[in-house]
Amino acid sequence: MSGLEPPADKKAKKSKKDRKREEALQPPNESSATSTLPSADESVEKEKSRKEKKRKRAEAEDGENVPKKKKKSRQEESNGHIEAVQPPSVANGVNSTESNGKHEKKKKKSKNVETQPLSDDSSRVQEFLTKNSITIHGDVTPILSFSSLDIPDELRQCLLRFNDPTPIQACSWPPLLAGRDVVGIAETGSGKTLAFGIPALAQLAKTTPAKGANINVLVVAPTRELAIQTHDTLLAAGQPLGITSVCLYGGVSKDEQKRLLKDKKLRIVVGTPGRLLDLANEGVCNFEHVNFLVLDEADRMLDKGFENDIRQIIGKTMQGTSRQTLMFSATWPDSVRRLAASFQRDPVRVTVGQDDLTANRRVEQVIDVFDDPWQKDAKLIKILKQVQQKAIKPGSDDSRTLVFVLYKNEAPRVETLLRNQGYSVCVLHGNISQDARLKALNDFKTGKVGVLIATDVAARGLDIPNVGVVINYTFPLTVEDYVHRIGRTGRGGKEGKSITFFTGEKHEKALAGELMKVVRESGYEAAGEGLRKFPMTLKKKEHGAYGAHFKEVDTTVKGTKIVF
Ligand SMILES: Nc1ncnc2c1ncn2[C@@H]1O[C@H](COP(=O)(O)OP(=O)(O)OP(=O)(O)O)[C@@H](O)[C@H]1O
Repeated sequence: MSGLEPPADKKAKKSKKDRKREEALQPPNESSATSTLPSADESVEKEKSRKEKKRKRAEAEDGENVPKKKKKSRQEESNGHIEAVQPPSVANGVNSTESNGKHEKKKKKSKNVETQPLSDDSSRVQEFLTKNSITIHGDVTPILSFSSLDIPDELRQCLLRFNDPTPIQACSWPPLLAGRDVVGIAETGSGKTLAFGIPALAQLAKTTPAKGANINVLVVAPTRELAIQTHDTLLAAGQPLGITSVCLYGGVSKDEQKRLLKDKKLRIVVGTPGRLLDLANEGVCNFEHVNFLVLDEADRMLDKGFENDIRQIIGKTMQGTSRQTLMFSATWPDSVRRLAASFQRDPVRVTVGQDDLTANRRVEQVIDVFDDPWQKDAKLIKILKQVQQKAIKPGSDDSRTLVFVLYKNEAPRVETLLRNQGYSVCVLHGNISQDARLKALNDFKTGKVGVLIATDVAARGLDIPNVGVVINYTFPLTVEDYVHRIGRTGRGGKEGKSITFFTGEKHEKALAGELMKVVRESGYEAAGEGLRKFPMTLKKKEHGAYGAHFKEVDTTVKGTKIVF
């Protein structure tokens, strides 16, 4: 796929097969599609709980540009491009978007088989898949060594510091290099950035863009700091190929970003939704030639209310089969499955570990239950002392400690508490300027300061070396956030430790059951015993496959478009 032609030309050339595939993405008929949607009562309840969650988030918010605009109709959201709303089926591990004859045949053949490695060395592959608890929906032969990766040698250079591909890399690279859409779900710190970064750069290396058609890869990330980090990684890996990236995020002036957008070598844009959309709407950033789109940590972006922005951004990229769309995260709640179903085409889904909520097993989890929340301060000081004395992780060089709070106004209070005890600390949250945020992160990354107190702005994606211990001073609003927070340690194959303070107050009590499940499934059940005094109820799960409301449908029936 050259992927560099203007979308209009591409559309005109749309093959019969493509048109068929698009039709198959539509619901089979209005009544059956409607029956897959929630009842009115369920919808109201869901909407209420979503709004409440959003309100709480806004209180705890980290200062990113939270969208204020009222929700528009589905059609407006996608910029006039009507998207299918029927979630595809994953029966037999094969997505129902694969509705052409070829895939229908495959579907029948692969009954009850989710993983279908097709390798000469199939036993080695099978062993790899089993050992790493990998499930693949789609046909994939994992790449087990860097040498068998079909990419330019200049690009391979950035991999030479590692021994082997991580499981998510091994299984995402083949379908991505073959031009497929991919959903990648793998634990925190497992190398997801290069899992999408290498194929993105390999694709850019193959093509020379026409004048004005140079932005071909777009990565959308939920926080400014994560966007900057991803941009840095892609910039470094693309440098030997002469490929440049620009990072667009809010909280700073647009002038410098506009200047960088003029760089002729520019092929990649990484950014946060608000600023990306702003600059695109101003006409200084053209996404019309983006044929490789990554939604990183999409679940967090939806949590933050960015769905409308994301849909608009997607609407500005190349449409139809010309675009590869990737979604990567360590957590994969129902909300994001719906988004995936409406924007991806016949995606290969790679899950390392469980499809459900899974924490990185290399991070030891300890849960400290408090009867009196005021005891938390004394406990925090005691733990930091133990970290200093290397009594928490004996023999480890990982001296940095990350302390998570929930609300922005908690951060200065904990900061004062620790400063009064003589600790050198820095803080990262939404009430400080972007410069101060970057300075705090940099001081912590370089080891100038050993303790960082942060809100959930630091929970996702940040790859900070030598974080030995994560302390959850206040429990987050969701167990997904818990999994991401503790994932700031134990990265790149290392061991880590997390200590979580749990009081059962406010939102916490309702999360005890879900937390216990994560703790138990990661093998630390004994450390979570204290949670048992709270109700161990679990939120009712909808369907464990794509789409919150799933129904087996006959995909050969011609669909009817539904416009909301
Ligand atoms: N093949 C590999 N072998 C060992 N380490 C690797 C490999 N690929 C990447 N890494 C390193 O692993 C660390 C974590 O990678 P990365 O930040 O991409 O994780 P992630 O899966 O995106 O995590 P998160 O879910 O928290 O965003 C980085 O320091 C990265 O350099």
